[in-house]
Amino acid sequence: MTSTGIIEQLNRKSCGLCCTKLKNFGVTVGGKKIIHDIDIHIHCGELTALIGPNGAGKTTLLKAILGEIRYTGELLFLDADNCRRNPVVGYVPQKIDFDASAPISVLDLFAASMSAWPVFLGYSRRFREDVAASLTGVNAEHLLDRRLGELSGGELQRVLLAMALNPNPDLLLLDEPISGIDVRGRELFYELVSNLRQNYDLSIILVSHDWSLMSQYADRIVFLDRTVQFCGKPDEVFANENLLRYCGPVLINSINQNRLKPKIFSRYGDLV
Ligand SMILES: Nc1ncnc2c1ncn2[C@@H]1O[C@H](COP(=O)(O)OP(=O)(O)OP(=O)(O)O)[C@@H](O)[C@H]1O
Repeated sequence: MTSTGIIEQLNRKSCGLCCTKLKNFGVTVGGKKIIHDIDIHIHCGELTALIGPNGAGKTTLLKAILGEIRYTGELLFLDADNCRRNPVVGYVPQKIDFDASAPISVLDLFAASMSAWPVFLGYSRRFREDVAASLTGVNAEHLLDRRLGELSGGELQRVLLAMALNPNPDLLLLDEPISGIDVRGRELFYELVSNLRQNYDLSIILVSHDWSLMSQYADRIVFLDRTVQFCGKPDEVFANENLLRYCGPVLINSINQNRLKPKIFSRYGDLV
């Protein structure tokens, strides 16, 4: 996308009418049901946090939406006129594997993913400007010439986010890294994602292990454990006594001891 296109896109507010629907959605691998009977409905302009225990099927759900894994049931994307169409889906994976010692810059990574132009021939000024504009959208323009191996976890995540936004997706899937990013880095990332949903015409599904931050940033929480166990606005879900029972006594004790409202939980993974 050109830099002009990005600026136009930034000015295109969410219409709130497009939606992504999963109906009776499931994934079975080798005869084993990994996830099943999932019904979710997400409008553009919404940030939906997908939470749940380790092994609940969160990453599997994202991969199935991406079409990397076969699924059963329906995945529908409806535009503002309620017409079905194929959505553009952006994806930021939980991790990427690369040789940290390789002399590959952020600009090289963009070039490899966006064009067939051989990296060793160099780049046009226009291409460089367009990549810089993409990075500006995620507060990462200063990383353009940085080597991938030098980036912090949070910086790499922002670069991957810039790539996932190019071309503009209808649906953005973010699989949060379980480790490697400190609390401040995660807060910055969520602020950025939160701004994107207000400024872009897209739906966001974010896998998160941080309930506390999700209670602040998400519009909707989907608690997945093979299927949707709890779903709703953060205040409703985190105040649901059945959720507390579901998560076990360790979590409940922690809440009682600290006299915390559920919306300021510690990290799920640390407690259960
Ligand atoms: N290709 C596969 N074949 C068999 N089992 C699989 C396959 N992929 C995932 N699984 C299993 O499905 C379950 C869900 O895995 P998944 O990675 O989706 O969970 P998750 O909720 O993302 O976990 P985490 O929070 O730890 O990242 C796990 O038990 C996993 O071992």
